[in-house]
Amino acid sequence: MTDNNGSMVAVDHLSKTYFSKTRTVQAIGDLHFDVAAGDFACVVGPSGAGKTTFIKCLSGLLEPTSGSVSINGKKVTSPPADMAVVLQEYGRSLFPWKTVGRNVELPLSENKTPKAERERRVREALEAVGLADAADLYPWQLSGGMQQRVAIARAVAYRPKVLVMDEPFAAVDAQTRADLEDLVLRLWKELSLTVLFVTHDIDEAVYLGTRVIVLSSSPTFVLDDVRVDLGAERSQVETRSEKRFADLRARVYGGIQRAKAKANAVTAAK
Ligand SMILES: Nc1ncnc2c1ncn2[C@@H]1O[C@H](COP(=O)(O)OP(=O)(O)OP(=O)(O)O)[C@@H](O)[C@H]1O
Repeated sequence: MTDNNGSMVAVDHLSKTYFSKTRTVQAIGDLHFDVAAGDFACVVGPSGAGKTTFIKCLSGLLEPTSGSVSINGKKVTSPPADMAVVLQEYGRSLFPWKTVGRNVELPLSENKTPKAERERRVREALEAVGLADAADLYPWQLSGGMQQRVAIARAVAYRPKVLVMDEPFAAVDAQTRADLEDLVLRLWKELSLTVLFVTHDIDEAVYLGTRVIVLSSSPTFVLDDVRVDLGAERSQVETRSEKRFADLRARVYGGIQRAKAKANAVTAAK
């Protein structure tokens, strides 16, 4: 049993059932885990495992059927002030008619941060993601990887305690993805963030995480919770060729295969 006291993210027996006139879908069965401050927790699971439903409950966009999520001790009932979310679809998350600088500034304008402070944070965030010279460009003038870096800059300029990322690199090429992974690792350390990172990619989860939470298929529960003991310094070449990396990868892969097999057995029995 997980002790939810004192953790940065506490998921307390969360369940979510979708009701409609024609059918009832129990997407999340019983999710219970916590994430300590400073952890980099990756969440993986088979397709349809309820990852998006979980992110929506976590970010206050969807009300749980029972149970709760708390961020920094405060129960989530609306989008939490301590959290920033980066989604896969950077194209849709940036406003094309606003410059890069104005896009990054937006959440700060909304929470009424004073102008001088806003400008300083926008400049620092763009520098941190290597886009110091792009403030006056428009998102459509940038590559996909650069647009995703703008979305990351916007999240970190907001100074969240918890950074939630939902499949953030699924739409970029492999080389850009590796660069963005290392960028997020650097920001996580420099800004002492707590990160919750949802991904389909098992290698990415093991490479980035201090921990990998493997979800079952719906109705979702935690199937495995793997501590990633690879050390704080990760390298795309060296870490990924370590024997321990391969062992951890195999364990996570095995968990997902078990989840899929169970889901197929349930479908076949219907
Ligand atoms: N609005 C909704 N109404 C009814 N059922 C829904 C709704 N949203 C999701 N579901 C169902 O809940 C289950 C979990 O869906 P969800 O999108 O959360 O999974 P996921 O893990 O994000 O999937 P994927 O990895 O394929 O993106 C699925 O069976 C899905 O059909």
